[in-house]
Amino acid sequence: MSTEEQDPFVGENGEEEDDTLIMAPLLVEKLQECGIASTDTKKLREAGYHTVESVAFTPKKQLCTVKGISEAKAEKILQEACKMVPMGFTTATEIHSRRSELVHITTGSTGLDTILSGGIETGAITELYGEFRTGKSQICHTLAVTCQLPVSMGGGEGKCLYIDTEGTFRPVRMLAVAERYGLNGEEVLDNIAYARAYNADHQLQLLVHASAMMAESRFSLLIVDSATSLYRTDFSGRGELSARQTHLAKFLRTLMRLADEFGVAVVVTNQVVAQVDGGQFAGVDAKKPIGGNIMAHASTTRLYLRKGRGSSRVCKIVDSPCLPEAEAIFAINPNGIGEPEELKME
Ligand SMILES: Nc1ncnc2c1ncn2[C@@H]1O[C@H](COP(=O)(O)OP(=O)(O)OP(=O)(O)O)[C@@H](O)[C@H]1O
Repeated sequence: MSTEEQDPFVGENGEEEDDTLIMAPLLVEKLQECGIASTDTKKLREAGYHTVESVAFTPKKQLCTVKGISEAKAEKILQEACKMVPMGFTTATEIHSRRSELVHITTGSTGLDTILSGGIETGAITELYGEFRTGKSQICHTLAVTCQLPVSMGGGEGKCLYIDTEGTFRPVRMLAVAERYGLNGEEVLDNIAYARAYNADHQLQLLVHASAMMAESRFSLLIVDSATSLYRTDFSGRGELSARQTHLAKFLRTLMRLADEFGVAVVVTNQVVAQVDGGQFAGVDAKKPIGGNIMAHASTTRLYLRKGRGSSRVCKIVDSPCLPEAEAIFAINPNGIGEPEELKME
């Protein structure tokens, strides 16, 4: 987008129209007001630290690895960043009030939104896992459009960043969803920033670009479809398991930081593998998501998808900090995720 163009998610004065929605992050240059040299904020930006929050959330020893930033400088920078970003204790009342302002992004399905307390949560990571053709990518395609809707319509009033690792991104599916919601298809596609990731290092590197883009413009959703597939190809065998998990942990930690820093909803998809140990008993699902404990701990909410009849699919909340285990039926319709035929007729 050219700089002269009006950002549709920012008011005419550059102010966010609804300040209760997402607190704007502080650009790293703000540190200059507290005596940090512009040459140093430039170095931080070049190293991928685009906001004061990203600096404040980084351990000192990592800041020292930025070229030209000595230990003493890192200490001073951290001191100033931590003064600007609230990092100490606060009351549960304050957290409760902040959480009640959190926006949820509609999935397009009433049933799914109901069990998710309104939709996909912003400021958190939601993992969608399941076998092939269970609707993981289709949910992502719908969300990439609905995240742009006004809050009153179940949207997040922000753009979408889409990282595709499998080459399954299809803008034509988004045009169909845009039409359903009465949105201008061309504008909707312009508000989706797309990148294809080619290997696990590249996938991690793309998050640096993502944070730069999020610091400049309002995004409400970041999708990684899928988060784990490149790890399966780039790291093979037991010998590389530890290196794979360390890399994956770093990737997921960076995602969490972006969710915290920019208040965006992060949605990652994940495949399942057959469980060789103990999953064969009657009534026990013999499939488990890839990524082990690292993935399980990083995801705020885990949703398991499985096939139903015809175009219908079942979504189960497997793990959530505040939602009960529950199931909902949805459908993959030509205009995106929605209600199954049988429910539509009731
Ligand atoms: N235009 C469309 N209208 C209706 N259903 C569609 C349409 N396009 C794709 N589908 C359905 O979506 C399903 C595929 O879903 P999706 O691509 O989300 O799978 P996935 O869970 O991401 O699988 P994988 O792990 O293979 O990527 C298929 O059953 C397909 O029939």
